[in-house]
Amino acid sequence: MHKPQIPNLPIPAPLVGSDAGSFTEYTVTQRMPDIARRVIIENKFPTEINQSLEKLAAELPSGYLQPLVNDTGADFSDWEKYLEPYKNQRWVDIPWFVAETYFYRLILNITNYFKPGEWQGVDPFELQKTQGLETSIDSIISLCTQLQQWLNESQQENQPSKSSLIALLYFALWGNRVDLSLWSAFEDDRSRFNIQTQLNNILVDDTFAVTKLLTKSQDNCIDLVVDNAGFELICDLCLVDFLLGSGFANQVYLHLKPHPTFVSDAMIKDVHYTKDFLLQSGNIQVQALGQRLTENLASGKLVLTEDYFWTSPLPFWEIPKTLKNELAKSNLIIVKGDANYRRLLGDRYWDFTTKFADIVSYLPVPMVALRTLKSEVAAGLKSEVIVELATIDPHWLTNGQWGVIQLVD
Ligand SMILES: O=P(O)(O)OC[C@H]1O[C@](O)(CO)[C@@H](O)[C@@H]1O
Repeated sequence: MHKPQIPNLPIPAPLVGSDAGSFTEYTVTQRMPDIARRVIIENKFPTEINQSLEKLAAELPSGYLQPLVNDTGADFSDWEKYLEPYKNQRWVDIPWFVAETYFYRLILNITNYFKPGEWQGVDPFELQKTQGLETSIDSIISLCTQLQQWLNESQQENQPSKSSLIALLYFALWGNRVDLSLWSAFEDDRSRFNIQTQLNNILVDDTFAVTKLLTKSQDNCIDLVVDNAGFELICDLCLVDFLLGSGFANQVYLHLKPHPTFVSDAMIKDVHYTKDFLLQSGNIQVQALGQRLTENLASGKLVLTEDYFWTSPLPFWEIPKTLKNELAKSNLIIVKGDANYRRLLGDRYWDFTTKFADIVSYLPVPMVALRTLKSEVAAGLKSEVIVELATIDPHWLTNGQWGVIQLVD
């Protein structure tokens, strides 16, 4: 069947920071300045860099976009094109997704991330990322212990267990609550949750359909579009380990960010750091996961890949052809997290009851989104659910307490 290259429907307006009283406004005018200032506090950059970061923080609420100075980043000329329509505009007036992705790119520009020299390659969010892993060690141990049991059961029964896969999909979903752009790793440990008691907080749950899809074929290739490093990445790696170890998949591609962004988003180096953290943990089950991860990477069953599309301001339907062709070989694309979900929806004001598949009609193969809600975009919800949520939890759209697992087959 011919699949359209853009959503099947008229495309609504994008979210913008000037929407008075919105979470978007709060993000552009308060959260983003706070994040820029946190970079100053958590690093040892020289005064000129810190002054530029402070200038950026101060400009966000009502100031104008600064141009990107050529910093030799591989995506520099792409950014010149992306920014062309927004020259001389205020941060709060341009589409939020552009503002946010550019904000993170600008932090790297200011901190000389790409420029040869002392600060080249220094991840300004490193401290948050490592802290995020260390504070969740107890949850990591219990998840790895449980994972080992599920793998043993699958091996004893000689067939992959659907219920264990479903449980791991839930972990991958709720792991997404641990997002350091919203809740600092120094504030609390959000990795403690019970997947049974959280069931009522899943607004759309297509997990069963996912298991059915993955039992159709014996040699699935799965592509996972990764979100945060830290505990969320551990949950994702447990899911991947189970997919490969139980026979649901024989190859998995992890799609990672090519540079630091959204504070905690994972890069290839973060996967390696996490693997070493697991290997050195001192706990047998945790080390075993690290060991299997090492083997899967060495054998090519697990492949780490990065692309500048994932840090661009482009909606998902403008995915470059080469990347789309790579994804077209997949049996299932798993898309993690809130920012990736916003990309799927082009970060636009869809009516929340719009059929998810009518928007995400442009992908060549099945895709499942695992997302906890942290922004005012949604689709595929029932109107009665929306009415109920508005009364029981006024902040349901943004507090990360609610989740969706939505499959487009
Ligand atoms: O890590 P995630 O799930 O993509 O969440 C990050 C997103 O959440 C927010 O913090 C709120 O939407 C955004 O600023 C960003 O899109």
